[in-house]
Amino acid sequence: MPLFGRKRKDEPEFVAEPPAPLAEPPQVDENGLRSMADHRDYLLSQVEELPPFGQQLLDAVGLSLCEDIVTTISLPGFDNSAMDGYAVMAEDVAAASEDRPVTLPVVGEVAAGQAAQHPLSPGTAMKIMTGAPLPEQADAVVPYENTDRGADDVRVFEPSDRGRHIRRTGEDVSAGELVLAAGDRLDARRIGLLAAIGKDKVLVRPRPRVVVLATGSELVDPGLDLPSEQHIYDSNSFLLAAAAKAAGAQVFRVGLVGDDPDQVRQVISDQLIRADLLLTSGGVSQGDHDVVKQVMPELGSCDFAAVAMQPGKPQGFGLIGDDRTPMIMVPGNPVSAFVSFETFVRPVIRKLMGVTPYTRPVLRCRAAKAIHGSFGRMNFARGVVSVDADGGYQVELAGGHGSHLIGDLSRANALVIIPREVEEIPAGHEVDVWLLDDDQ
Ligand SMILES: Nc1nc2c(c(=O)[nH]1)N[C@H]1C(S)=C(S)[C@@H](COP(=O)(O)OP(=O)(O)OC[C@H]3O[C@@H](n4cnc5c(N)ncnc54)[C@H](O)[C@@H]3O)O[C@H]1N2
Ligand code: MOO
Repeated sequence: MPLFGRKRKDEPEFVAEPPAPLAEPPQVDENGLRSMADHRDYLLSQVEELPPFGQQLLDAVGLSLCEDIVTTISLPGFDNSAMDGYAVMAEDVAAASEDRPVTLPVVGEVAAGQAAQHPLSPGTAMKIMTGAPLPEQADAVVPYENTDRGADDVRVFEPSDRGRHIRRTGEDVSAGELVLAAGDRLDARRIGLLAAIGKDKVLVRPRPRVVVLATGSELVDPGLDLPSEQHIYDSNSFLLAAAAKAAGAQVFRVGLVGDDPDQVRQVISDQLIRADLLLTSGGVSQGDHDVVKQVMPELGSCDFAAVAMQPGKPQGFGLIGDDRTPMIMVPGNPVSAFVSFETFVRPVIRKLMGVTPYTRPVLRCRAAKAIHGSFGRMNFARGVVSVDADGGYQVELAGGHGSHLIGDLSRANALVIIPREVEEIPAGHEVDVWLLDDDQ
C-alpha cells in the first residue's frame, strides 16, 4: 500500500505478521508463582551477547575482551637499570666498603630513551638513569646512594652483585606470550598492560544502549513544581538509569510517559532504533491504568509473570519490534523497581556485555537482629552490612519492608536474601547478602 493516498478498493488489506512467540516460559508453582532464579534464567536465555566492536583503550574500561591478545614485544624490551646510579662490572666493585671504597673512572652517561655510546670496559663505570639500557659488558648497577656521586671518578662504598638492580628483557612478559584472553574484563590494570605492549585499540563487546522510561500519569520530572498534592516526582527512571550506568550500560533516560496507550506505543516504537535493551517502570500489575501490560503485546512477544519474590512480584519481559529488542518491564514501586534491577536487569546487562558472572557474589553475614521474611516469596530486604567487633560481617535492616520506602533504600548497602521457605532469620544466625557497592 502506498504511504500516502487512498487505498484502492482492489488492494489487499495489509495484515501484520504476528510476532514469533517467546520460548516456553518456566513452570509456576501451585500458587501460580515463578521462582526468581527461573525467571532470571529465562530472561538470560532470551538475550544474546552484543557483537564485538573495536574500541580505543579508554573507551574499553569495564568491557569484555573478544580477542586473545598475544604480545609482539617483551616487557622489559631490553635489559635496563632499576636505579639511578652507575653501570659497572660486579667483580670491579666486589671488594668495595665504607672504609675501603673502590674508585672507578666515569666513562660516559646513559639516560632513559638513549643507547650507551659504547660497551663498558673493565675497571670503569658509566652513569646510568632508571629505565636506561644497560651498556654491553655491564652486569650490575650501583645506586647513587652507595657512591660519592662523582662525575669524573666515582667512589663506590658497597658491592653490587651480578644482576643487581638490572631489569632483564622479558622477565615480566615475553614476546609471543598470551597476555589476555577473550572473555577477560578490562580494568585499569589490564588497560595499562595493553598500552605497555603497544595496543591502542581492542575488540570488545560494547556497552549496551539501555533506554529507560517511567510510566504513570501521576509522575512529574524533578525540578518542576508538583501540580497537585496527588502528583509525585519520578524517581524510578533516575534510579534505574543510574543503576544501569553503574552496571556498565550507555543509558538514554527518556523520562516520563503518561498512562496513555497511544503515547506508550509511540514512544517505545520511536526508541527502538537506539536500544539494545528497553527498561520501563510501572504499569505491570493489576491496576486499571496498567498500560504497559496492555500495549506491549501489540509491539512484540511478551511474558508477564508473578515471581515469588518480595518486592518485585509483577514482572514483564518482551522481545519488541522487528529486531526483537529485549524489554524488561519492572514494577512501579521504587524499591520493587530497584530489586528487579538487581535480580533481572543487571544480569541481562552483563550478559549483553559478555561480563561474567552475571549475578552478584553472595556474602554470608551474621544477622545482628532477627530478620523476618515473606513466607512463600523470596525476600530481598534492604540491609546495612558492617564489620562487627570480631572482624566478621554483620547485617541489620535499613528500615521497613514496604516497597515504597526509598529513604530506607538509600541508607542500605546490601540486599538481604531470605529464602521463600524461611519465615525468620533469628538474631545471630547467618544469612546471604548481596553487597551493592562492589561492581564485581
Ligand atoms: N490488585 C493488585 N494490586 C497490586 C498488585 C497485585 O498483585 N494485585 N501488586 C502490587 C505490587 S507487588 C506492586 S510492586 C505494584 C506494581 O504496580 P505497577 O507496576 O503497575 O506500578 P504502578 O501501579 O504504576 O505504581 C505502583 C506504585 O509506584 C509508584 N510509582 C510508579 N512509578 C513511579 C516512578 N517512576 N517514580 C516513583 N514512584 C513511582 C506509583 O505512584 C505507585 O504508588 O502493584 C501492586 N498492586
Ligand atoms: O512485589 Mo511488589 O514489588 O511488593 O512491591
